[in-house]
Amino acid sequence: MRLHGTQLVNEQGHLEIGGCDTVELAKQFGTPLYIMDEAQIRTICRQYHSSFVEGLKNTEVIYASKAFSTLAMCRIIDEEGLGLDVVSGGELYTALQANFPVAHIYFHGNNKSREELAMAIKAGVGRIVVDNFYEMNIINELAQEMNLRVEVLLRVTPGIEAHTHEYIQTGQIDSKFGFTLPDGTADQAIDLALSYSNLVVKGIHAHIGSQIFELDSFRHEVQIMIDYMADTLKRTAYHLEELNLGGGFGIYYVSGDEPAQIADYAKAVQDALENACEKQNFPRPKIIIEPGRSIVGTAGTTLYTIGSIKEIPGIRKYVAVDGGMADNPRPALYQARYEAVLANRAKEEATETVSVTGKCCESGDMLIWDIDLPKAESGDLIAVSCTGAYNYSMSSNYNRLTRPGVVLVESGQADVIVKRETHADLLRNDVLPARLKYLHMASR
Ligand SMILES: Cc1ncc(COP(=O)(O)O)c(C=O)c1O
Ligand SMILES: N[C@@H](CCCC[NH3+])C(=O)O
Repeated sequence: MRLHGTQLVNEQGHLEIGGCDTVELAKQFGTPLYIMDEAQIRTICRQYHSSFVEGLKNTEVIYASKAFSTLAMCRIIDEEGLGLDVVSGGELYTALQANFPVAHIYFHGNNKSREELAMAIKAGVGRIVVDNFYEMNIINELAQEMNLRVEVLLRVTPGIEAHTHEYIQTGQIDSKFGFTLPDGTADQAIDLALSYSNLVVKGIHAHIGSQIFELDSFRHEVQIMIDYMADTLKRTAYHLEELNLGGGFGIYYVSGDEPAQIADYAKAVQDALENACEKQNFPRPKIIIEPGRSIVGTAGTTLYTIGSIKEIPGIRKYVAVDGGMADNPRPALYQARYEAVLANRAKEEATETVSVTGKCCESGDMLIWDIDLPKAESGDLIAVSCTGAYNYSMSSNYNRLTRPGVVLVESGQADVIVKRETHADLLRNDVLPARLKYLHMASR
């Protein structure tokens, strides 16, 4: 397994993260456990800040909190001087409860409810990214009722097929998101938004997909978007000042993944921007980018305990852990791949090929197919790396599994930032109607 951030193998042969021995973390907090490496999150935030915010000027980096949203994470992002992208009332509520500066919150989503929009407008979020005509009307109505002018970006679908898994492509024409650009729908959206006196159209947004390695996809996006901004100026005489390019920058998960450097990503955006603006004689807009995965992905490790082991001679050895698709649905959803190490025997050589499975009642509940490990025993700890993004945030209670806790590790200190769920938590919202209470008990 490649080590990331502050991960190292200590003298006892244990995996250590943020100066904390994972064997001790397992004893103290139990497994499964999400471990977040604070220094690694801050390092990446600072790379984004120096490459984009300081490097490019008039540029804002907003963290896409769908990747991992908790109060502590919102505080770290604020401390690092980045903005925040939220996509639901829940993510917005988390940000507000964390006292995140509201002017730096962007509100996204393809089906925001009236209640969510009202909450965002009342809170005074920096921008609402309008996805469709339905919500554009609602925003205008709410803004009229509140006697406000709301600053918005319009999300467009530029018609770019980014090189990534088809389930996480979002820029192609056949997408549920945004106003289609090539067929003229985006023009209609701009015209309508400009006719609404309670909306202020600041610019446009696109997000072409996630886990993208090829910088050309972003260059292409910049060129299409600037062409469109210039065309809009000619067509309507209205100047769109802001261009939000979305997120999507890919990270390392397994050998063969070769993400670019963040500095090269910034340079690609800048070069493409200069070319496109010069060609169109269009002034450089404010640039916003929205990385999610690349900020938290490599900072997360999930620690599990191995339980049952099943060998089918000549076919496969299944090593089962105390979590699975409920805490990490990505392998089942996207055939996502991960690396892992035996956290309590991390110095030992691999001697066999096994498949790591979860404890859910699904054959598809696989975390890793065919990984080389030292001969694993029940009770060993296994650490799966690069689980910081879209793991905790996509976890479920399937099979009534309790969600793992999350600890934030830094310089030898481990702080719980999300408590492990208990069985009582599972019943927190269950209600037993009176007519079902203890019925038939006597007769059984
Ligand atoms: C609108 C928008 N912005 C930003 C992101 C963050 O993407 P990523 O985590 O790939 O950087 C997403 C999710 O893919 C998104 O849908
Ligand atoms: N959730 C996805 C990425 C989609 C992000 C949201 N647009 C993943 O785990 O890879």
